[in-house]
Amino acid sequence: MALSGKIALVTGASQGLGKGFSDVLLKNGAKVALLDVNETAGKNAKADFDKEYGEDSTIFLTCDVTSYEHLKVMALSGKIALVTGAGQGLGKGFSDILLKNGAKVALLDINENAGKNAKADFDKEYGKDRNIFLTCDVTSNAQLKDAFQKTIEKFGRIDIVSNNAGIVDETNWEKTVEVNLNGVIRGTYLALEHMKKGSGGGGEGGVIINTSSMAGLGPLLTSPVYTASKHGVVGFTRAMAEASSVSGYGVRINAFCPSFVKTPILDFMKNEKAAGQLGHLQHLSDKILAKTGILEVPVVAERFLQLVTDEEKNGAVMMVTQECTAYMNFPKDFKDAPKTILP
Ligand SMILES: NC(=O)C1=CN([C@@H]2O[C@H](COP(=O)(O)OP(=O)(O)OC[C@H]3O[C@@H](n4cnc5c(N)ncnc54)[C@H](O)[C@@H]3O)[C@@H](O)[C@H]2O)C=CC1
Ligand SMILES: CC/C=C\C[C@H](O)[C@H](O)/C=C/C=C/C=C\C=C\C(=O)C/C=C\CCC(=O)O
Repeated sequence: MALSGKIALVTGASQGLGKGFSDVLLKNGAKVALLDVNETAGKNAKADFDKEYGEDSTIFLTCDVTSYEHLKVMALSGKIALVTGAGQGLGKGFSDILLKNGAKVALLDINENAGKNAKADFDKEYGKDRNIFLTCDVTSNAQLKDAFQKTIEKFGRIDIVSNNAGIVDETNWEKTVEVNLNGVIRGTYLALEHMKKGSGGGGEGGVIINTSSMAGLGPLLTSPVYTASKHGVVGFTRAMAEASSVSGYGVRINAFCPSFVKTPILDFMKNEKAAGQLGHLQHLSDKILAKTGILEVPVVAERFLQLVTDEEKNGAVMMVTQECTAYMNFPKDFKDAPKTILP
C-alpha cells in the first residue's frame, strides 16, 4: 500500500491505459479523480471501481483537456471546502459548484431543515461521502470551532473556506453586525488556524472567500447597517490578505461582492419588521431592484469559482453585476485617492 493517503488525478481515465493506470493506483491505496471528456464511459469506469475499491475511492469529473479553464477548476479534486450559510441561496450554489468541480464540502447552516435538504440534494447528485451537514450558528465561536474540527475529523484538512452566512435585519441591527461582520471575522480566524503554513500553524495553505455585497462598496439606502457590515467585510478582508501575505501563511483571502441575486434574502426587502427606522423607504426597494436587475445563483456561483481558483488573487474584491464582473481598483496611497481639494 505504498500510495496510501495519496490523491491522484488521471486524464483520459475511462478506458484503455488511463483506466489501467487508475486501477493500479487504486490497488496500491491511492484515491483517484477520474477525468474524461466521455461522460458515459467515465461513469461506467467509476461504477467498476466502486465495486472493487468502494465508492469513496474515486470521483468522476467530465473534463476536456483542451480547455485550460476546465482543467484548472478540476484542480479542486480532492480539495476540502467549508461553506457557511450553505443550506440555501448563494451558499448552496457555491457548495454545488465546488462539488461539481471535485471538492468535498462541509455544509454549515443555522437552519437544520435547509441544511439537511441541501445535503439530500447533493447526496443524489454527487454521492453521500462528498459532503457533510453541520448545524452551526456563526455567531457562536464554540459552534463554529466545533464545525471546523468535525470537518477536519471527517475529511482530514481544509483548503477552501467560504464565510457566506448573512442576514438583513435593520431592526435587530446588532444581530446583523454579529452575523455578517463578526461571523466572517470568526470564520477567517478559525480558517487560518487550520490552514496557515509555517511555524505558527501546521496547515497547507488555501483560500478564504468572504461574501460581502455591492452594498460593501457603496450605500444601499434601505439598509444602512447591512451596508456597514458589508463595508466591514471588505476592509477586514483586504487587511487580513496583506497580513497573510506578509506572514507567509500561504492563504489567499478575497472578498466577493454580488449585486442582487434571486435568493430568499430578497424577501426582507418587503418585510416591514426588518426595516427598522426606515420602513418609510421601503417603497423604494422595487425601484432599486428595477434599476439593478436580479442575478441568478448559478451565474454568480461561476464567478465565485473563478475567485476561488485564481491563484494570482489575494486581497481582491470582485464585484458581480448585471453589466459586468470586475475587480475593484482601490487607491494604493492617500495621494492617489480621488478627491475634491478645498480652498
Ligand atoms: N441575495 C443577494 O441579493 C445577495 C446576497 N449577498 C450575501 O450573500 C450571502 C448569502 O445570502 P443569500 O444566499 O442571498 O441569503 P439566504 O437568506 O438565501 O441564505 C443565507 C443562509 O445563511 C444562513 N444563516 C443565517 N444566519 C446564520 C447564522 N447565524 N449562522 C449560520 N448560518 C446562518 C441561513 O439559514 C441561510 O441558509 C449573505 O452574506 C448575503 O448578505 C450579497 C449580495 C447579494
Ligand atoms: C463601486 C460601487 C459602485 C456603486 C454602488 C452603488 O452606488 C450602490 O451603493 C449600490 C448598492 C448595491 C447593492 C446591491 C445589492 C445588494 C444586495 C444584498 O447584499 C443583499 C440583498 C438584499 C438586502 C437588501 C434589503 O433588504 O434592503
